[in-house]
Amino acid sequence: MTRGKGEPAPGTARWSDPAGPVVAVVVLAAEPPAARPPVESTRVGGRPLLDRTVRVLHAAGVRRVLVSAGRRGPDLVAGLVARHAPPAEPCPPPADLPPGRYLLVGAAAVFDAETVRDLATETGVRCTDATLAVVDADTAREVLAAGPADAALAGIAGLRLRPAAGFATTLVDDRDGRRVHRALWQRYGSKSTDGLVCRYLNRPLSRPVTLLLARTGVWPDLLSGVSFAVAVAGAAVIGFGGHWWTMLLGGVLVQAGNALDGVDGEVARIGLRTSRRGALLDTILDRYADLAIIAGLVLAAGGRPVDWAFGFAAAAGSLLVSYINVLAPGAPQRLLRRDVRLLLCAVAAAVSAPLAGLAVLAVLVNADAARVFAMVLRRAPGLR
Ligand SMILES: Nc1ccn([C@@H]2O[C@H](COP(=O)(O)OP(=O)(O)OP(=O)(O)O)[C@@H](O)[C@H]2O)c(=O)n1
Ligand SMILES: O=P([O-])([O-])O[C@@H]1[C@@H](O)[C@H](O)[C@@H](O)[C@H](O)[C@@H]1O
Repeated sequence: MTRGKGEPAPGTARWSDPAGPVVAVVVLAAEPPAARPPVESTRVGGRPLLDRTVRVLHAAGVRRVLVSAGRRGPDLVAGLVARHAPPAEPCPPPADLPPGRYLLVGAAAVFDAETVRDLATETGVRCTDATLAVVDADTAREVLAAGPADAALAGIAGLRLRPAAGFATTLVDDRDGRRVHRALWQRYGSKSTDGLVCRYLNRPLSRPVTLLLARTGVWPDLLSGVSFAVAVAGAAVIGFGGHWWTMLLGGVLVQAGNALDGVDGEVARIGLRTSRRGALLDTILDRYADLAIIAGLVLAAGGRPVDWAFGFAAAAGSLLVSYINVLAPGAPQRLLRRDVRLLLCAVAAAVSAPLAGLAVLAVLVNADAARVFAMVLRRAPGLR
């Protein structure tokens, strides 16, 4: 699985709406407040909120995005172009808006594509969690002529209020980013496919790191590289350390790499930066790190033929457990996923029992691979 709950691939989603598509108008204050930075420039998921909003609207299938901000409109649109955001245009004078349906978006609304697709199936509706409303052209003209932005949107009479599907909230001011990022992590941090170790140990450990990094706009591929480097450093310390305390340190590093493995995906999902390339890189680096850790345990055990034999069996089974998910994506739940495997290696190193760890790993991963392969074959008679 490559995306967070309900998050579509940018540019691919469409809602099927009998009433036709909407034009989105992002409504910003014509004059930004003098004292504080304007809310649209607050960074959410590492991007200015306005960039994020335009990106989400396009990901939801909105073809035309207008930016209404009085005289500031053209400058804001120029800024979007300079930052390579998807296309947006300055909003024409309200009286010139063509007939149609309009999704009015408040400057402080933080939402996802699922919310947009859900709201846009009807007209005359306002979201209760963020300033988003779908209205007819007359109402849109009235609201845009009235300004200022959020107050005018919240005051539209006669709309049906309803909670949002997906993620929707309102950024109170530029100091509210902490709460919004926590809420985004809650929604997009974990994945429904997470195993038990991942859910109860790794995600709680990766959460603070992700919350720290998600606002910076750091490149998720860099984070994949960092988690790889930490895991391989653990492998090297285990393999070449030669003391009980280097084994302990190596175990800690391997478990740190295990927890950091989730940070790249969490940051990518929160910042709308997921990519197939990133998913591939993540998987490939993980496999190399897995092999390095097993090699580290073999060397720590003494590097005798028996150590290599167990290491080989553990490596083959580990690769097979991962590979079966590629061969048969709907395969039954694998018990020895990477989160469990790395925890086992980390504990084996920390208690200076590398050979015992390799033997247990070899038996468990191969048993798990055989179990899942057998179930897949039983469920797919055509394969016989
Ligand atoms: N450099 C990266 C790393 C990850 N991702 C995204 O994040 C997902 C992985 O999310 P993560 O929380 O790291 O989950 P994992 O624990 O690594 O495992 P899995 O992919 O099996 O769920 C990838 O599929 C991909 O969509 C990404 O876009 N770019
Ligand atoms: O748990 P597992 O399937 O063996 O291995 C997983 C890969 O399948 C996945 O692509 C990657 O993102 C995870 O970090 C982990 O490496």
